[in-house]
Amino acid sequence: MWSISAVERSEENQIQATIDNKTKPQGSLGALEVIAKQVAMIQGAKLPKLKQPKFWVFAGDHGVAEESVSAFPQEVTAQMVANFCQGGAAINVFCRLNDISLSVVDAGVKGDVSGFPGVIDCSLGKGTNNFCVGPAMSIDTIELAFARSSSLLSQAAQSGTNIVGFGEMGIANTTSSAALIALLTDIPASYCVGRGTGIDADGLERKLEVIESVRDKYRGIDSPVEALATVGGFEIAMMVGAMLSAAEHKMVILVDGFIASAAALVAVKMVPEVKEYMVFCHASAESGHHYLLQELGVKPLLDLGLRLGEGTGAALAFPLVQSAVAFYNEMASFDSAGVSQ
Ligand SMILES: O=C(O)c1ccc[n+]([C@@H]2O[C@H](COP(=O)([O-])O)[C@@H](O)[C@H]2O)c1
Ligand SMILES: Cc1cc2nc[nH]c2cc1C
Repeated sequence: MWSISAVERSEENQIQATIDNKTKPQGSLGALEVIAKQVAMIQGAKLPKLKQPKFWVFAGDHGVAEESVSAFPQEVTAQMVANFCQGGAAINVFCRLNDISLSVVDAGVKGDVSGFPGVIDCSLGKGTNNFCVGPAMSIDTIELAFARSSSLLSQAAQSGTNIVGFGEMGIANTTSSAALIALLTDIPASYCVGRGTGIDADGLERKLEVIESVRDKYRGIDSPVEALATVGGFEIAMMVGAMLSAAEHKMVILVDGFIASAAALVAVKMVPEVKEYMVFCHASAESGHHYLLQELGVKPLLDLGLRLGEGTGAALAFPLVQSAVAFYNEMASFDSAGVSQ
């Protein structure tokens, strides 16, 4: 279904040579060198360019919130959608600061958000089913999520966007993400759970019980799409589709924190090549993120102790990706500047 090509390797040595010939000791721009090489390989261009950066915040509610696994009530999801639409959330601030266009998507919020200005209606339902009782959603719903997210990405590609980020908002979605990680990896359940929005010790214990029970119940599942339908969320499914579609369009994908990385895990399990398009922007303070990043074999750009989601870590990392492309395009070489090596 997805036609994602591996990035072009034929120019790899030339790109590395360009980086190494800049007026600096080899490797001295550290992670920026890795990003510059990745962007140059994704774009296959002599002078890579980041065009029309665009983020989406996908919002959705979770039936598993019934298990008292979040520090906040479920209505906060819809209330935060109102806040995103009014421009008052952290992600609005960081996107404005960095000239990133931001859209808000109703992926399946329980409350009515249809009247909020600018909200894009992709609703897949009024919150998922509680996956402690039965599957969160059907495979048909996943297909719909993929179709709707692909349509958003195709529109953005048509208007010239080649770098994207995906944020999320959904009370209890750290439990859904932990369940996905528990089903799709060998990471122990106790490493997958964390405090999310700041749940207390009793809540953390309940979260662990939820994850252990779904792992026992659904042990046989090894298909990423089936895992997504069983314990995922509407906003997570939209993010998986958006990531795969972005890679089809050869876009740079800025991956945010714990929930976005759980979506990335599902996408990578579906089509491994998608990882080549991903920049892992930050290490979340959510404890399971560290193990997930290790499992994916990636090193995040920033470690700021963030645990907000919304795409905030990705928006904060965007200027670093811009800096990587700028040094690649604009720095003098040893030859051009007459510097000895
Ligand atoms: O992205 C992260 O690393 C992250 C870590 C912890 C919490 N969050 C946000 O907090 C919400 C989920 O937390 P919880 O406790 O309700 O599962 C959801 O709206 C996420 O955007 C996000
Ligand atoms: C206030 C609030 C803002 C958020 N943004 C993303 N997740 C969130 C969770 C809460 C509770």
